[in-house]
Amino acid sequence: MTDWTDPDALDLSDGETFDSLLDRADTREKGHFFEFFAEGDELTHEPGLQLTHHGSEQWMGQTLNHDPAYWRADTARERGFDERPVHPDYLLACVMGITVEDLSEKGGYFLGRDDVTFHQPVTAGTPLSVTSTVVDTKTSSSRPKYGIVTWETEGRDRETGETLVSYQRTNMIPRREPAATDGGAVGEQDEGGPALPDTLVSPDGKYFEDFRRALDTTQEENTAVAYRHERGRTMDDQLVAGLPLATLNTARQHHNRDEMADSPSGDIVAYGDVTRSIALAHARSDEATYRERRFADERFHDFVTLGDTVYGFTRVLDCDPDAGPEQAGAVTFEHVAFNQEQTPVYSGRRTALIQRNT
Ligand SMILES: C/C(=C\C(=O)SCCNC(=O)CCNC(=O)[C@H](O)C(C)(C)COP(=O)(O)OP(=O)(O)OC[C@H]1O[C@@H](n2cnc3c(N)ncnc32)[C@H](O)[C@@H]1OP(=O)(O)O)C(=O)O
Repeated sequence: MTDWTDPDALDLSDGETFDSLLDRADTREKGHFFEFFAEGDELTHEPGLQLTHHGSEQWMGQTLNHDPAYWRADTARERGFDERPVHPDYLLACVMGITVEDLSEKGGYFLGRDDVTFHQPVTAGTPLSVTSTVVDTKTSSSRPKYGIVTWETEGRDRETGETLVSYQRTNMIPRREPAATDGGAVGEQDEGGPALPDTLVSPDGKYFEDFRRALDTTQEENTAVAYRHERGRTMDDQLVAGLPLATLNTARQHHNRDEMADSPSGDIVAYGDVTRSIALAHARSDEATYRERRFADERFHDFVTLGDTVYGFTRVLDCDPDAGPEQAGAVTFEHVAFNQEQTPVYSGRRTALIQRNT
């Protein structure tokens, strides 16, 4: 009888032997299929991550987020932070990155996120503890190989237990077994174009008063405050695979071209939080941000792949002079990230405190 523990019993360098061995081997799976998730289930995510200035600076540099309050202690103090915080986009991406192994590593796409709330500024050195609850599961009527799962996630300071950020997120998750569908069409679009405002105006400057003045012009005329940002960022390997891996996001969508060849995108795609952060950076470069408050109704409409260029477009929805501290007012924006073909890939509503010009 062959002793299979004998290191020389099998020649694993022989292509044919190795191929037939691989075919017989079980795969030690990572992540979960759609069928695993049930409403009300709670998951504690084990991967550990301590927020660092290095990580935050790497994220900000690559995504063009240059607000000095997150780079320099003096500006941070002037802006009312006790000490220089990590960037909120980095915090959010790290909290989400840690969840991926349990929630979406199997290869589903990030479709959207809602109720993103930043509870307090967060500093480097904070160790994260992240939990999620399944709030909804449903089959996809248009894509029988996938289900759709929504989770509520909370990122806390592992030492103090304080909540740092919370949100609800929805992904398409591969099914172990394809479902019967109602035949819903994929990518169906409405006929006819939408009504558009006659005039699009840009604010004259980057302060709260500039946004408010621009919005005042929309009261009487058929006008909207909406503008595009000049910068674009082409997605390279560092952005598509490097940044997600730096946040422990193990989704195969970002770093396994082999697996993704046979998927709806046909290739690796950018982490939604990277795409979003770039478009937000373009917008922030044209405003005097004081603080990030919250995001709502975030949606990822289309894939962003290696070589695509991400641009930004912004619409101003509301200005509230009473919602902030003395030196800032709250502005609600709708931001859109779009690619070189002018196809929207992300949209979301953001409320931020914008500095007054005083
Ligand atoms: C993190 C992370 C992963 C990532 O970051 S992946 C990268 C970011 N995400 C993407 O690149 C996905 C971009 N989206 C698309 O390309 C298309 O949406 C997609 C995935 C090809 C699907 O397009 P379809 O044309 O087939 O259809 P829909 O977009 O209308 O949606 C399919 C079904 O999903 C439902 N749905 C869509 N958005 C939401 C939402 N926000 N909340 C709930 N449900 C949503 C939609 O109603 C459709 O349902 P059906 O029953 O009609 O199938 C990571 O791993 O976590």
